[in-house]
Amino acid sequence: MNLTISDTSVFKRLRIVLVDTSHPGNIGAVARAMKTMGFSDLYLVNPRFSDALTHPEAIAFASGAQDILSAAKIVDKIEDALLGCHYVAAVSARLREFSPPIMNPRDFADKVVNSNALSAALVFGSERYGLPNEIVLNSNVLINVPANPDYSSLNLAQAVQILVYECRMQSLARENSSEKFGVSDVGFQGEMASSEQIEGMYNHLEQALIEIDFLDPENPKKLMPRLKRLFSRAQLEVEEVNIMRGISKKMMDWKK
Ligand SMILES: C[S@@+](CC[C@H](N)C(=O)[O-])C[C@H]1O[C@@H](n2cnc3c(N)ncnc32)[C@H](O)[C@@H]1O
Repeated sequence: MNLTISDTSVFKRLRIVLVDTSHPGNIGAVARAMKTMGFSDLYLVNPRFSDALTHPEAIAFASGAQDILSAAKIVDKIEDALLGCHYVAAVSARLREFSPPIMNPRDFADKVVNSNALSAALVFGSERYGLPNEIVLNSNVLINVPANPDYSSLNLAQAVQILVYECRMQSLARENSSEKFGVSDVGFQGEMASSEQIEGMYNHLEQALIEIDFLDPENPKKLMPRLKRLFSRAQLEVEEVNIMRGISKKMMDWKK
């Protein structure tokens, strides 16, 4: 079945981000996994080899997906890879004490495919160390593939393949149901806040909490991670971020 690729289609709204990847062969295999499922937006954050996209191993493993490699972008910082994304999903084999809500790949696909206004990023960790805690904490959700608990670490490209396959399947199911039932786009009420806007809100709120002596910068405990976890469950819209920033500003003005 051929999928119609509209501007709001998940194929244009989902970005794959690879952090600190060591093996160029894995990058090529990721490009292949993406292309087989119809995805093309690939970012590499600080790969081990600066020529990762033209490395012979990357090209060999990409097989016919070299166009995805050629169009991929290399950046130094995760923030640059997430520009323009509203919804960030950290993908990890490891569950942590402090993390955003946990989702499986199928539920993630359901959410992203059926939310037309959402530009999402799936962020994958390095082969040896996985994802840093800080990236996980700043994400909206943590995606875990519920694999064999005794041997749960998939190869990087296989993990990508599972996620993009689920998104394609969900997209096919949606196409089918809209053909059958004439279901139109459901959409959000307001414009979704981007990751930069949410990050700005966290910084503002943190400053305000310090200002009113609620947060001790010398002994912050887990206040900000807990607040981030709270907000990550809420799917903030731009208007809501602005309200939170307005409250933070007022708190700081009062303290002066
Ligand atoms: C080889 S794994 C890294 C394993 C690493 N030792 C760790 O502790 O996370 C490379 C990447 O694939 C993804 N991955 C592998 N297995 C996964 C699983 N069961 N669930 C979710 N992501 C997984 C994650 O993004 C991970 O960072």
